[in-house]
Amino acid sequence: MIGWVDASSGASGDMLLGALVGAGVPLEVLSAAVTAVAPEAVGLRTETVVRGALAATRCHVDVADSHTHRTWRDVAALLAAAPLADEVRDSAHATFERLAVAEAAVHGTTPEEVHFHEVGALDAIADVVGVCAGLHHLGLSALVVSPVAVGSGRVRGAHGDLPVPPPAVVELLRGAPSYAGPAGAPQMELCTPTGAALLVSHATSFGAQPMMAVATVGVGAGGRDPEGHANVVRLLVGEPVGSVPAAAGPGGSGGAVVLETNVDDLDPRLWPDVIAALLEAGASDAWLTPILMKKGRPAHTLHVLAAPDRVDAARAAVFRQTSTIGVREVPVGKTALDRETRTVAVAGHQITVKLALLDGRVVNAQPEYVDVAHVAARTHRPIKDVLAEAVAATQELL
Ligand SMILES: O=C([S-])c1cc(C(=O)S)c[n+]([C@@H]2O[C@H](COP(=O)(O)O)[C@@H](O)[C@H]2O)c1
Ligand code: NI
Repeated sequence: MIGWVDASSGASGDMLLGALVGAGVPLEVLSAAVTAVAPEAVGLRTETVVRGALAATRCHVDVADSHTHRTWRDVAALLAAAPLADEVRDSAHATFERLAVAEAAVHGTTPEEVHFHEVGALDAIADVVGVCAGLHHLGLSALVVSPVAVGSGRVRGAHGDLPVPPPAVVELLRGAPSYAGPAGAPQMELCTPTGAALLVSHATSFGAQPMMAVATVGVGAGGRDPEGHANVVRLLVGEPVGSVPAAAGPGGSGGAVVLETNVDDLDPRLWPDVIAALLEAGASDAWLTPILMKKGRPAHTLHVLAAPDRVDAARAAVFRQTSTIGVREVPVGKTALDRETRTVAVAGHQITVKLALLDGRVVNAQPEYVDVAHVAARTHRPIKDVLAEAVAATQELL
């Protein structure tokens, strides 16, 4: 399945949450991920509202702490400690990393020193983690995002009075198509930094709706309801028809890139952390091959697989984390099976199951290990028993 985000009225975190629920993601999938991260109670609830002439889903994030400023390091620590599926943790981390890099660029500091203002508060963290969990649940093989409407005028926040688009949004949308918004749109902020970070973190390309057979539509409502303007973001989910545009986002063409370098003078104890740092920098995969170099010297070839829009970050991580002074890069074709996710119930608890499909037929079904371990802990049963039960329940999906 693929997705298309209609951002012709911008996007914010809670709007995207509403669109995901409207597109069929169970609210408990979002709530479970948010609860796993939040150090205190966070409630997600939805209601159907009308924006302009459109029925839409408004998602409320109810949390006591909505003004604590956190640093990027604080947020990274919350994500690292949370019992989350790796893909959800990684995409939430990458989203906040983009926010930290943008915020640092705008304010002339470093990502490590960045103090998140609104986006560091728990409700914003819930937005990011919930959206990442919802998109992971959909298991889309591609997400095309329309040109992003950013709005106009001024906005007041923790930074005081800011022009619209806010500086962080301008920074985050570098390389992505954006514009003030449709003719007649009210003077307001349409895309927030959290919305922009989530869009660019997950877009595989930007453009008009691709040829697709739409199966579900989610319409996420913004908090404001200006006269004569439907303040919504739409998420269309369906089967692709023909070819989906290659990744034309900030990172360029489709496919992937393999970066390689031979290293013979790095303390071997460092390699596990090098691999971890590359994955954290957004690489799709990283691995080592032992080799013998000139003079019979033992060494390793470091291989890094990266999507086009992650190559810069992966390359920088290779240079920062190893002793190499040169990296070769090979564009490669990459074929990935369509992915979908479902949930199965074991002992009354939801377990996400990742499905891989070839020509529309399920060829692989894998229960999410983090969920299995979570249910085993909650029910005081061996993980292997819960896993066996989840696999058995999955058979009914095939
Ligand atoms: O919280 C941060 S880092 C922040 C940075 C900026 C800059 O442009 S710099 C602007 N804002 C404003 O805060 C609110 C809420 O943003 P969310 O992303 O949390 O929805 C919004 O008006 C932003 O323009 C926040
Ligand atoms: Ni700022």
